[in-house]
Amino acid sequence: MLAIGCDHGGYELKKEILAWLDSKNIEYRDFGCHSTEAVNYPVYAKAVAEAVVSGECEKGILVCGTGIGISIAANKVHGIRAALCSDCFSAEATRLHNDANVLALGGRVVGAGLAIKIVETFLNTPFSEEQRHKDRIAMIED
Ligand SMILES: O=C[C@H](O)[C@H](O)[C@H](O)COP(=O)(O)O
Repeated sequence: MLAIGCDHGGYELKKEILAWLDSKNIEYRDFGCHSTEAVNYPVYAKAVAEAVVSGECEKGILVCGTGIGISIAANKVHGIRAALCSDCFSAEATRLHNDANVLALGGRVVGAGLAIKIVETFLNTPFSEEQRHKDRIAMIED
């Protein structure tokens, strides 16, 4: 189960991602928002981050205008490793190296075609399990 959330700046891109998730029969819980009416991204970052750290959801996807604010907010929740990605190389690397559990995207930055490739890469890339990366993640947690 994926957790997904956005603010008004990410709403249109989130809709495209939800349609793609539906087409792939990937289960998700949508934590809002549900329109382009202006809202505050920390609310949605917190909801998605808490769903991930509680174990209710395995991973999260967050979208705001740039992906920056919503990733900053999500990373305040202990246990969250949110990665803002605008390319597939970073999406793959952050799974392999950082075991990122939340992907952040900028709805005003990347188009839907690229964003969906980034989501696909993020979801399909396992953590490398290499000890040096485990050690560094443990340092983050400390
Ligand atoms: O980092 C923050 C996000 O990009 C927000 O989506 C953005 O700040 C919203 O801007 P505005 O309120 O001008 O639509």
